[in-house]
Amino acid sequence: MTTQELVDQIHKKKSFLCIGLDTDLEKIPQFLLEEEDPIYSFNKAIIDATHDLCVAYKPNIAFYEAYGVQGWSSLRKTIEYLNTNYPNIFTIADAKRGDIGNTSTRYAKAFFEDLNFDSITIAPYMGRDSVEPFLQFKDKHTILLALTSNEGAFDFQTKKIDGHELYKEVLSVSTTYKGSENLMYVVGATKAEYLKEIREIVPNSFLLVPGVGAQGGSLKDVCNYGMTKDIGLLINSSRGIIYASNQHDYAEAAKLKARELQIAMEKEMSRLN
Ligand SMILES: O=c1ccn([C@@H]2O[C@H](COP(=O)(O)O)[C@@H](O)[C@H]2O)c(=O)[nH]1
Repeated sequence: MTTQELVDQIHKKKSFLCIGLDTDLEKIPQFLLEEEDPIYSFNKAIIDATHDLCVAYKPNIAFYEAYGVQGWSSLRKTIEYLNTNYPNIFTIADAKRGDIGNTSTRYAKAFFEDLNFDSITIAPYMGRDSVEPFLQFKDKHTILLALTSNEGAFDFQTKKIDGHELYKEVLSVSTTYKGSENLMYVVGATKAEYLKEIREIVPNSFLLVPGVGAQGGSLKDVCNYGMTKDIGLLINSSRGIIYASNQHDYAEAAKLKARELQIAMEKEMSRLN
């Protein structure tokens, strides 16, 4: 998917919501465990109930890897279901990969070609040659961790080197990478006040913003500081939506939570006009 197609979907749906598919067998309704593939059944029901309220889904790969071959099979079925039935939805493999160049190329092939995700999250720590292999894929997007939502972000990301915070170096240096037009960045909703300065470095880049909902980040603050004329934000909520109920109404409950966020987003978008 191109960035323009993503922007068009945001305007059409009046939503920049990304729903995180962090599907955990201990948290899904227990009656689903009787199904042949409970993870896929759960994902499919959540997707069918919420697809018109969001523009992206983000399976966190850890939740699938944790179940070995069966988990990978559930992940493959989920991405194939999305690509077949909802091809206008932007898909994010939240895999946080990145390695020496030839290894990064294999990761890129796994997620962009084999699984056919639109994007993948990448850790920037290994630098240019670990990121550039991902950037060579046409209409695929690489989402670099810049300033993460967790408390540990303060261990390294906000520390200064040569007078600049490390996360700012990640942002500015990565704009010089070959294929940098395919970059997006992760910025945690819990760090909304940093977005003003982040926008001075990457004024137009899309930001994936996790941390609204279960982690307590504010949608309003993120929009105030981070929204661009093309919106430029994908705000993620995982647990706050998909685990709204663990009873038979789980998909309907997820839809109601997604709708609450979509309405708030529509309101924020109307302020741009
Ligand atoms: O800085 C980051 C980067 C990634 N995540 C991931 O996003 C979701 C958030 O889930 P919630 O249930 O809405 O808290 C999850 O997959 C994280 O691994 C993040 O939270 N922060």
